[in-house]
Amino acid sequence: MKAVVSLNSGSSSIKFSLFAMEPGGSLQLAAGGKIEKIGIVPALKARRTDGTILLDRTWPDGAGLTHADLLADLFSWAMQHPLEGYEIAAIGHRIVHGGTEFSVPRRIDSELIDKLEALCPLAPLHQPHNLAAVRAITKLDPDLPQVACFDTAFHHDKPALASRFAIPRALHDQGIRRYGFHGLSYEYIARRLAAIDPALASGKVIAAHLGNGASLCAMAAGQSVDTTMGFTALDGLMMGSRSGSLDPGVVLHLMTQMGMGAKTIEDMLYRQSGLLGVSGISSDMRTLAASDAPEAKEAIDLFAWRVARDTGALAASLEGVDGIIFTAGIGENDAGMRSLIGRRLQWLGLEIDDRANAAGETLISAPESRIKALVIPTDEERMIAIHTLSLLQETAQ
Ligand SMILES: Nc1ncnc2c1ncn2[C@@H]1O[C@H](COP(=O)(O)OP(=O)(O)O)[C@@H](O)[C@H]1O
Ligand SMILES: CC(=O)OP(=O)(O)O
Ligand SMILES: [Mg+2]
Repeated sequence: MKAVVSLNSGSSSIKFSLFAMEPGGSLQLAAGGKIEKIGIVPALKARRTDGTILLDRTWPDGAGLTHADLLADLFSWAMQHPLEGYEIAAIGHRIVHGGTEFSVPRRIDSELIDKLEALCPLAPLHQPHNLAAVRAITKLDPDLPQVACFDTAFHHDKPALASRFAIPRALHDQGIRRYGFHGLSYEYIARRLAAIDPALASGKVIAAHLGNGASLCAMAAGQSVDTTMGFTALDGLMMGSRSGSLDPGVVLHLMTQMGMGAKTIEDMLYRQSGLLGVSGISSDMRTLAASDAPEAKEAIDLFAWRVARDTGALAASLEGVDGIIFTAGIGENDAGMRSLIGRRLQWLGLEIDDRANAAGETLISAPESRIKALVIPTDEERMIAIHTLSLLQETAQ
C-alpha cells in the first residue's frame, strides 16, 4: 500500500509518522515515533500502531548529538528496516519559516530549498534541521516527491494590525513583520475542536501550544487572528531555552555596554534562556517539576505567569474568550502547569475541575466555569500528511 511519511523537526525533538493512503482517500497511521530530549539525553522510540515496538534507544552521553546526527541514524535504520507492505509515495516536512512568499504547502525543488535556506537566520533552532532532512532524503532518493508545509502559513491571513510592528513602514515592506509559528499545530487543533465541540470552535478560542517552543494563538471561528510569536520563534512566551519577548533595549545594552556580539547574543537568547536560564538546571519541564530547587520553582512560576499574562493580551485581541485549549508536550501532559495557569485565569471566569485535570480528560473546566478549558493532543505529523497528500493529488490531476 502507498504511504506518506511526515517529518517534524522541532527544537528539542524529531517526530515522524508513516500514514497508509487508504483506498477511500483517508490516511491511516501505520507507525510513528520520536526522538526527544535532543541536546540533553536523546531518546528514540518508534512503534507500529498495533503497539509493536520498532525501535527503542537512548544515547546517555549524547548531549552533543545534533538533529543531523540523529536523523542520519534514523535514516540508516529506516533503510535497513523498511516497513513491509508500504511503498513511500511522498515525504512531507514541517518547515518552520515560509517568509512572505510561502503561505501554502509547496513541492520541494532546489530553487525552493535556496529560498528557504535564506530564512535560516530567522529560525536557527529549526530551519537548518528542516532543510538538512530535505537534503538527506534528496540524496537517498532524488525522485521521491517532498513537500514543504509551513508553520507560518496558518497565520498568513491574520488581521493587518496583528502583523505589524510599530517600526518604519519600509521595514514592514521588506518583510520585517509578525508571522507567527506552530501553525500546523493550530490548524490541527482547529479541526479537532470542530469535531469535539463545534459550538466552541465557531467562537473565540485561545490555543496554548506549550512544548519546548511555546506560543498562544487567538482563533475566531477557527482562523488565526493573533499569536504571541512574531518575526521569529523567539518572541512571546518564555520557552525551554528561549527568552520569549524581551525589551529590545536589553539587546542594545548587551551590544553597546557589554560588548557582546550577534552570535553570542543569539546563543544566549535561543539556547541559554527560558526555563534553562532561569532555573540554571534544565530546559526540560519534567526535570524542573521533579526538582526541589527554588530556582526550578521560580522558572515554573514564571512560565505560568507569562502564559496567563499573554492569554489576557490575546483575550483583548479577540474581544472576549469562550475557551482555552492546552496542547503540546507540556500542555498535554503537565496537569500541575495547567492548574497554575488556570488559577491565574480565574478572573477571566475559568474554573479548572481538579479531578478532570489530574485525570487528563479532554474537558478540564468545571461545569460552572464561564469559559471552557480543553486538553487536545496536537498532531502536526497528521496535518503535514494531509497537506502532502492533497498536493500530490492536485499535481496528479
Ligand atoms: N509528562 C510530562 N510532564 C511535564 N512535561 C512534559 C511531559 N512530557 C513532556 N513534557 C515536556 O514537554 C516539552 C517538550 O514538548 P514537545 O512539544 O515535545 O517539544 P518540541 O517543541 O521539541 O516539539 C518538554 O519541556 C518536556 O519536559
Ligand atoms: C516554532 C517552534 O518553536 O517549534 P517547536 O515548539 O517545535 O520548537
Ligand atoms: Mg514542537
